[in-house]
Amino acid sequence: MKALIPYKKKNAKSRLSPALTLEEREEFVELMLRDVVSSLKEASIKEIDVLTTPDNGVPKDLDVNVVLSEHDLNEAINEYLEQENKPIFIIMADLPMVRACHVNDIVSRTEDVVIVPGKGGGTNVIFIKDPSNYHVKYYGSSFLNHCNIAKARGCSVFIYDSFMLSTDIDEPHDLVEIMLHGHGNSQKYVNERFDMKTGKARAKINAAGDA
Ligand SMILES: Nc1nc2c(ncn2[C@@H]2O[C@H](COP(=O)(O)OP(=O)(O)OP(=O)(O)O)[C@@H](O)[C@H]2O)c(=O)[nH]1
Ligand SMILES: C[C@H](OP(=O)(O)O)C(=O)O
Repeated sequence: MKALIPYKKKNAKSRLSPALTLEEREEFVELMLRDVVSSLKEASIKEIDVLTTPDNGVPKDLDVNVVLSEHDLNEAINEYLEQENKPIFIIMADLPMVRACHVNDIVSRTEDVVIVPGKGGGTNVIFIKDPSNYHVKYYGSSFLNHCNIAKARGCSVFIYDSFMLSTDIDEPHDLVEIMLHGHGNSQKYVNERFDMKTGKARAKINAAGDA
């Protein structure tokens, strides 16, 4: 089994721009990537491929295989799947709350495909036993796309229900979840930059120094 992490650093996470500058976002995605890689390693995933674009540096000390592709996300992943014959655990780089126990639970499932939905219709993790019999279609309601592709290919599916893994870090309000439930590099980074505003309503981030 292998893990595949699609990763884009350049102008990453544009939807976080109300909270973080371009430079901060590019620094932050690298820290989230580090947290994802460290949980995969703790789960004893031996082979980790980071699929990225040629101008997107993956830090050398991460000790992962770097796979380069100029293609967009779907094309790059599908090209990768076509030449792979081992089960593939595809996890997005913006899931810093993932823990080794989640990885172990998912890879021990017996179904052909395990899908972890992301909030708003996305797909945060997809574990594919036979990559030659599957292709991905991210963006839009990719969760529904991935269920339909599995059905069309005759694959059995398990939907893995997890708050931590369904929370991908897309928008400023997601950052508070890292403060509440995260760990590692990404939590340290968020805690250093934001305060948490609590009251009767949901907890929110407050830029440090804001009223
Ligand atoms: N290799 C590769 N990975 C990508 C690409 N676009 C996004 N990703 C990765 O795919 C995952 C999900 O992407 P998004 O949540 O849309 O991230 P993003 O494009 O940086 O964020 P926004 O600009 O806010 O849409 C993250 O792990 C990204 O790093 C791409 O063009 N190539
Ligand atoms: C790649 C995309 O991510 P989102 O835009 O939902 O974060 C998806 O999960 O289909």
